[in-house]
Amino acid sequence: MSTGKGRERHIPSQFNQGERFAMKEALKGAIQIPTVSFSPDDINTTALAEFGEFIRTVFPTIFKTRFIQHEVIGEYSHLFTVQGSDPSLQPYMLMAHSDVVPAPDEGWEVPPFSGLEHDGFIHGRGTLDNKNSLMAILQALELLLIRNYIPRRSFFIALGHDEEVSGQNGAQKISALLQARGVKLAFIVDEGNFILDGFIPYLKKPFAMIAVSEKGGINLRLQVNMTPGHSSAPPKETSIGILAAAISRLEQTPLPNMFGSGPLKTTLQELANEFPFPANIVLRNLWLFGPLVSRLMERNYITNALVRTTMALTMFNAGVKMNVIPPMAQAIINLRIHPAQTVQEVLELIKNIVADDRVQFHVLTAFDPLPVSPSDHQALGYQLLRQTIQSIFPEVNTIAPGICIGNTDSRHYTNLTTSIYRFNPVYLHPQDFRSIHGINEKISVQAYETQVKFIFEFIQNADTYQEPIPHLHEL
Ligand SMILES: CCCCCCCC/C=C\CCCCCCCC(=O)N[C@@H](CCCCN)C(=O)O
Ligand SMILES: [Zn+2]
Ligand SMILES: [Zn+2]
Repeated sequence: MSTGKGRERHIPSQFNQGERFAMKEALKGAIQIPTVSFSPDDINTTALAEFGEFIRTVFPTIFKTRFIQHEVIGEYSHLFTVQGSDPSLQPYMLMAHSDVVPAPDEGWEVPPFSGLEHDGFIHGRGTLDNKNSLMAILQALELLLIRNYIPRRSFFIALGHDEEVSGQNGAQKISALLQARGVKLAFIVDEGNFILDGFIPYLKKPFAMIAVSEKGGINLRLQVNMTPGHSSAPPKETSIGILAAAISRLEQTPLPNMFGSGPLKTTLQELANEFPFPANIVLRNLWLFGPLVSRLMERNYITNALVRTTMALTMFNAGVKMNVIPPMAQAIINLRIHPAQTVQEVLELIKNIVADDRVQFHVLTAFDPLPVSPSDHQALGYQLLRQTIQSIFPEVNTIAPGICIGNTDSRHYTNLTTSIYRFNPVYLHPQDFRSIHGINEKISVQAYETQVKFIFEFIQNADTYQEPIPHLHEL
């Protein structure tokens, strides 16, 4: 890939002491605002409104720059349109979200909304998912503007406020608005994957995984209704027992291993050289060793999520009194659909496993896996991420396409682009992964500074990137 042409003035990603202090304080301030989403109808609107004021205060240059338009969408989401000087270049979009999942104090080393700095880390809910990205995007732009940066390529910054509960009032509305304006995007970069370190046995070096697809999802309610009664003379089967048995069958019967279909095979092939003998040979010859690798991947709960549709029982409700047999039992199952399957196929499989007509199924929400975005040499967004990863993380040898096992707001933008990349320029270890939606979520001050640096460079790279010239035989 060539990047030289058009690079009038590269602004180095070097920040002075005062700027570095201010950027970490800004992230702490963002963490301290409890923008928690519980459900689509239960979001913390007071905190979200405060967050809107907060970004205005912390990033004044963005808000007063004449070539940047700021709009509030769906009351609490933010859309920035940064007008580039060269209208012939197709715009792109950077994304993040301001809401976070709940974080009860229990189990945390420091209160989750304290934003405390301790041992070089900023602690709190949202430090990895996803206020780090939101603040880093705005921080990088603010610092570029202070250095009199004028972009050539236009770009949008879309900051959703309800990603954790569907994105229906944030991302979906922004997407509809941009579509109505006739916008088409060259690519999108959202949260999702990371520079992964320590997830695969024998793989000693970290590698960057850019998610080119994400799993689909179903929230499914299972319900059993039976005649209620006195607990002193119970029937042979109760609503709770029938539902529990159905759930147990589901837990004992994993959905099929889909290894071999989807981007994972490419991920592993690209990683092959990073493994010692004989794993390198195994991964280079998946046509032969595929079944072995797929079985190994099932053994770990994280890599298992890459090879199949997963089911998680997340809610179970029945009964109101100790001596009353309840009329109804309900459970919610959260399914994440492998890119090689569809909602319909998965529902069929689930019904066949339960195999009990007394169990009713109610699909609460469902969507298919996301299409696979290009990762070839012509794929602008992918190549820009590659280029920026290589310059900011020179120690990372392998950059591979992969899938995102979580869902992101970017899924609401398939109407605007076919090139959606989910990547956070941050190192992630298995314990960090467990902290996302878990306890003790934190980011090191250095990792956050590097994230700002990454975006600072990425925005400039997007201006100067030269489309690869097709080889003669392709013309
Ligand atoms: C061979 C490679 C091994 C790779 C190991 C994979 C490690 C996984 C790394 C990171 C995954 C983190 C996912 C972060 C994105 C999470 C975003 C999120 O929380 N989204 C919510 C949306 C909820 C929408 C309402 N239904 C979610 O997915 O629940
Ligand atoms: Zn997130
Ligand atoms: Zn999340």
